[in-house]
Amino acid sequence: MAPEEDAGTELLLQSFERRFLAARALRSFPWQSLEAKLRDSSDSELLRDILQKTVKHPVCVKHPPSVKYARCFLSELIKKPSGGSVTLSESTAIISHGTTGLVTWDAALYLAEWAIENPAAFTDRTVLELGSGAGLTGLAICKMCRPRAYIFSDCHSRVLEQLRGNVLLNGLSLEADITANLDSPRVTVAQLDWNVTTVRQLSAFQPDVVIAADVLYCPEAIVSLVGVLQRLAACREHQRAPEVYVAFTIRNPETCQLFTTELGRAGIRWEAEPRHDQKLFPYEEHLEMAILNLTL
Ligand SMILES: C[S@@+](CC[C@H](N)C(=O)[O-])C[C@H]1O[C@@H](n2cnc3c(N)ncnc32)[C@H](O)[C@@H]1O
Repeated sequence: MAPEEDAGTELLLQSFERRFLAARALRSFPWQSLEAKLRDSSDSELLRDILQKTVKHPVCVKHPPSVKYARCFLSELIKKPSGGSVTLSESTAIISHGTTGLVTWDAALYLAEWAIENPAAFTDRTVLELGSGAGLTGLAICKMCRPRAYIFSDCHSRVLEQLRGNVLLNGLSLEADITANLDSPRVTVAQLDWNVTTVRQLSAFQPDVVIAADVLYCPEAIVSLVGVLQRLAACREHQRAPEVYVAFTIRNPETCQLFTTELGRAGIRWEAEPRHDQKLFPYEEHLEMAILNLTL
């Protein structure tokens, strides 16, 4: 280990030790730094060292904290080595309960891969996702790109219910949770219907970045989506217009054409992001995907 890495690990261990022995709130622990260290190195000793500095510390063995505190700490620690994975509850049917949002679509995987390759687009920023569905893209961004806040949104009540479950399943807390880990992004699940949401509602989210995956599946959806993008553009009176990334599977040229025509009609410029080849997730080889970067 390089000397500066050594010093970083020592500080991290010290931080865990002090907070644990002082029985500080679990959200004040440097969980995100721990996750980053576990991601960057294959150092499996780190978790063992943390145990030695906390629950197995001689002071703690002699004067243990409450069982509840120790148990909550250990369950938080156990979640950490899985920082590089996303766990989802999904439907098995492509369409169920009248929505396509209960399963993960390929563009969501493609956009998640792009985000993991381009974390700077999201780091320390507020991200609003439109039509989040099962939530894979957002969960990958929350875990890998360190956004300041992440707003999952959708219009369908079943989808929103499943989304909330998937957020919790991945060890993230929802906004109202006062025990939330301060190192994690502020996560919200919002009901947002493109057909009825107003400029005022959209402004309240104060998004720096807006993303959407696989939301161009029919002409009505395209028109609604462009409508909401126009309202997002109107938010810029009081703040900078957000950056927008829309990912989709090119199923037929007419749909893409309709999208770019509607963008042109709304005065929204766009350019295609270069294709990425790094495949982290399994999806059909023959599918053609695209991500458009829109300027509102
Ligand atoms: C094909 S799914 C894509 C879900 C997810 N982004 C993915 O790629 O896996 C389309 C999503 O858009 C949502 N949606 C469709 N029309 C909407 C509208 N008018 N307002 C908000 N969400 C909408 C659906 O509920 C659904 O979750």
